[in-house]
Amino acid sequence: MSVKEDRNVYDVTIIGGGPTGMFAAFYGGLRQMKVKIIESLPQLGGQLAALYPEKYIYDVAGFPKVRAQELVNQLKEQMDLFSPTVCLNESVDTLEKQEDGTFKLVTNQQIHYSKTVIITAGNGAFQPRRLEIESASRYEGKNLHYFINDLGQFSGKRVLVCGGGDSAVDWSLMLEPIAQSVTIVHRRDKFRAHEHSVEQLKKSSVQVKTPFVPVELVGDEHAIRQVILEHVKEGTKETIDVDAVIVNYGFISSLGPIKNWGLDIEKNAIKVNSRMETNIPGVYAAGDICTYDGKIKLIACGFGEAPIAISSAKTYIDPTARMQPAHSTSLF
Ligand SMILES: Cc1cc2nc3c(=O)[nH]c(=O)nc-3n(C[C@H](O)[C@H](O)[C@H](O)COP(=O)(O)OP(=O)(O)OC[C@H]3O[C@@H](n4cnc5c(N)ncnc54)[C@H](O)[C@@H]3O)c2cc1C
Repeated sequence: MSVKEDRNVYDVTIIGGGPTGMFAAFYGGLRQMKVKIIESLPQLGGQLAALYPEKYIYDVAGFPKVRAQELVNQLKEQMDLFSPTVCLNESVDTLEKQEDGTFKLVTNQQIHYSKTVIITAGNGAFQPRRLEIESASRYEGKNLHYFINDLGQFSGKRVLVCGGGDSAVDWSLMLEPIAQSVTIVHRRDKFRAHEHSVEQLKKSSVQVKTPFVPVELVGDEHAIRQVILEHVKEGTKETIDVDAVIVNYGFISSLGPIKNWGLDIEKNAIKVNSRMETNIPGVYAAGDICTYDGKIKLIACGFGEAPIAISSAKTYIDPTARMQPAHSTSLF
């Protein structure tokens, strides 16, 4: 089987589409670089979109408060000004410097080439915790969802949401006015979500099934039609008719393959200097994944490190380029 390959050599390839990677992609465009961004999830936004899309953030400069997903949307709009190439659902497995000095990146989908690389991989590639029912994988991409990009697809449907954390409760509440019916199933009586959200859930028309777990999916080759739930203590079973199942069991992240790329790593983070350079010339790191004396893990810090990493990459490719960029006010 031939491996898919993008033979175009990009100026910079950014590994990780969280806030730091997205802002780096914008900044690369601003510095007239040909930019590619690779993200292992089917969506951009990193921890903000995956872990707390509905929460307000209060410490992003210029925003007294902003919902996490809204900040991601703004970053996307800003980044799209320069139309970077975006590769979703791709996890970078290997990074290797070739004899001509360019980098070869191999993902689970294809091979990419780049003059420089910026790693903005946060805590490593995210994977949703999956439903531990044998037939579940058959319905991924059909009517079993681990991510929601478009609420409208659930309009008029009978939706089962699995999970007891913030995401499960938030999605249930958001789906309530759109779906025909929403049922939330959680293995404990008590939800882990914010008290305020749980209060709203109690007042809503969402049907709550606790302490239950889904134990069997009944369906055909197209879709899950019914889910069998089991009472955790009593072992009794109930069957729910469904049009869609959403699973919010959280995410697992791991540095995984990044550890094998020959980078200096300290306490699960990549060591960089004040130019965001790693020990491999041409490879930079920024955001939660990087560490240096005094490093703190905040969105604001990633936003500061991204332009430094981009400017370092720019001067690596073209030593006559200036580290200090022109001000954006003078560029448009
Ligand atoms: C519940 C919660 C609340 C928070 N609240 C705040 C707050 O109020 N203020 C604040 O400043 N910070 C907050 N944070 C921290 C903040 O979310 C992080 O500092 C920020 O997300 C870091 O951004 P990043 O882009 O560096 O990494 P991430 O957001 O972690 O994004 C990294 C991305 O890289 C991808 N990736 C990793 N490895 C690979 C690979 N090999 N190939 C392809 N893609 C890969 C991952 O899938 C991920 O999407 C909060 C965090 C949590 C969990």
